[in-house]
Amino acid sequence: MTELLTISGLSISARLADCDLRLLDDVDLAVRRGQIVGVVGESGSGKTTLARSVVGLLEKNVRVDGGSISLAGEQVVAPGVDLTAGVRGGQVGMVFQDASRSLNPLMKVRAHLAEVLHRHVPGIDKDEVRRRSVEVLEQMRITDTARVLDSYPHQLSGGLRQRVAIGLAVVTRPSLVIADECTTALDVTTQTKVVELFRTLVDELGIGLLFVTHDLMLASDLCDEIAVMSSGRVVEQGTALHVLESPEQDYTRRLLAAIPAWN
Ligand SMILES: Nc1ncnc2c1ncn2[C@@H]1O[C@H](COP(=O)(O)OP(=O)(O)OP(=O)(O)O)[C@@H](O)[C@H]1O
Repeated sequence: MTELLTISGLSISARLADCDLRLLDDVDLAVRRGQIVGVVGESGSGKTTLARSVVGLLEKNVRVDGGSISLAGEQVVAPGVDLTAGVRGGQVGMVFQDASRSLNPLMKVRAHLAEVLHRHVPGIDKDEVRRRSVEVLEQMRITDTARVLDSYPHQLSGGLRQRVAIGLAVVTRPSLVIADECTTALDVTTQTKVVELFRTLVDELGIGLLFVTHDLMLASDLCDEIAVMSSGRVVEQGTALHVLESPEQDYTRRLLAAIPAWN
């Protein structure tokens, strides 16, 4: 299977006033077409830093010390590359934790979709924008597309807003989607629906998904493979079943022991 994302030996540091702080240390990770890879770990373990390094959305004080990131075989991150430029265009879709913050409260859903399409699909005309906007909402299992297109974000429920945010991430037809704690702000029922939607999208569209979460149970439900992070390192990696049923590291065992339903 083709590797959409290949992270090899990636080490990243932040420059602080008096020292350098290692944020990622020799990280290896790959995502293939049709595959969901979960990144789990405690708060502060480096999950968001890893996700944002792929899409060039890190702070200005961060630099690559070693290693590389390739998208579909093309190297996009290596020592010396600017990690703040957000240069991935429509190639990688990103879904953040809080849909209400990633959507502009003054813009209707229709305008959000049109803006993203105009930015990433050169020369796209009005009819095609309309067609692809409806198509992507249908892919998000939204039935009343006309109402949703004409709504402002605050007029939609939290679950619907997150579906729209996922739609915005996939409307440019990226091969890779990165979701960073994107179900954390949702109630459990809505969370389950969003997770089911991701599985369907990966299977239907053949995209790869990097799913960042602190929730091991959620990762076990959704992901084919899981990478466990601690202090900027991937300490354990394998199929979801292997990591959860036969963890090799004490750190993973402790994460599992902290889940009431697991014991
Ligand atoms: N630009 C930066 N400068 C200094 N420290 C940083 C910077 N970016 C991240 N860090 C630190 O790196 C560590 C890892 O942060 P990161 O947000 O990647 O962790 P996380 O696993 O996603 O945590 P959470 O689940 O709480 O979001 C944290 O201690 C954070 O404060």
